[in-house]
Amino acid sequence: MDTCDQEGPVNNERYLTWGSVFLVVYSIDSMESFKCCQLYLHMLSLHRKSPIILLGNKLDMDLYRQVSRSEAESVASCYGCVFFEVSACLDYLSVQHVFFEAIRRARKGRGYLVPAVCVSENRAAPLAPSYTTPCFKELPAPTTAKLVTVKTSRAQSKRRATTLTLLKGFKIF
Ligand SMILES: Nc1nc2c(ncn2[C@@H]2O[C@H](COP(=O)(O)OP(=O)(O)OP(=O)(O)O)[C@@H](O)[C@H]2O)c(=O)[nH]1
Repeated sequence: MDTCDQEGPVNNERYLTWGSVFLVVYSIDSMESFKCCQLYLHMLSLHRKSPIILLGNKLDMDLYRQVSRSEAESVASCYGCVFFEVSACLDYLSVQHVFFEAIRRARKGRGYLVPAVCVSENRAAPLAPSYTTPCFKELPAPTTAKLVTVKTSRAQSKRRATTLTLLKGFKIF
């Protein structure tokens, strides 16, 4: 569901029936978006017992902050949800942490074991169920991504032609 809906939280049944965890996101530089979030929090609290995460985005815009951390914390505690602030554009790891936390809470909230899915380069494979840590293979942050050197060579020519070796660097994210 989109907290930017002009009409607020309407016609959300389709989300409420299948959502296992809800991330309610506002911009810390927009009181309007925060107020709108509270409508969603209220609606979620009435309809579902699924975990809710209140998320203040655009932490990099702290200079233009309109929603204080303490105000958001107090709203979060009213609705019994966890609260984080992140910058989606500057801090990849904090966003990743929020998603991992969402998965952890969704899996705990179900009250029964859900097989974890391992995302790897090869293929998804079921793992032993675990309550605590989601078994997602963590993607490297762009800054720590491996630099893979791919060697393109025409050196195999049987004609013993002049060897041409091209070296290309690729960043794998
Ligand atoms: N400064 C800053 N800008 C951000 C950040 N995250 C998103 N934006 C910007 O905010 C604007 C809205 O981002 P969207 O991803 O479209 O957010 P949305 O909630 O889907 O917005 P709608 O499409 O209007 O529903 C874009 O211009 C983004 O570049 C952030 O962490 N910091």
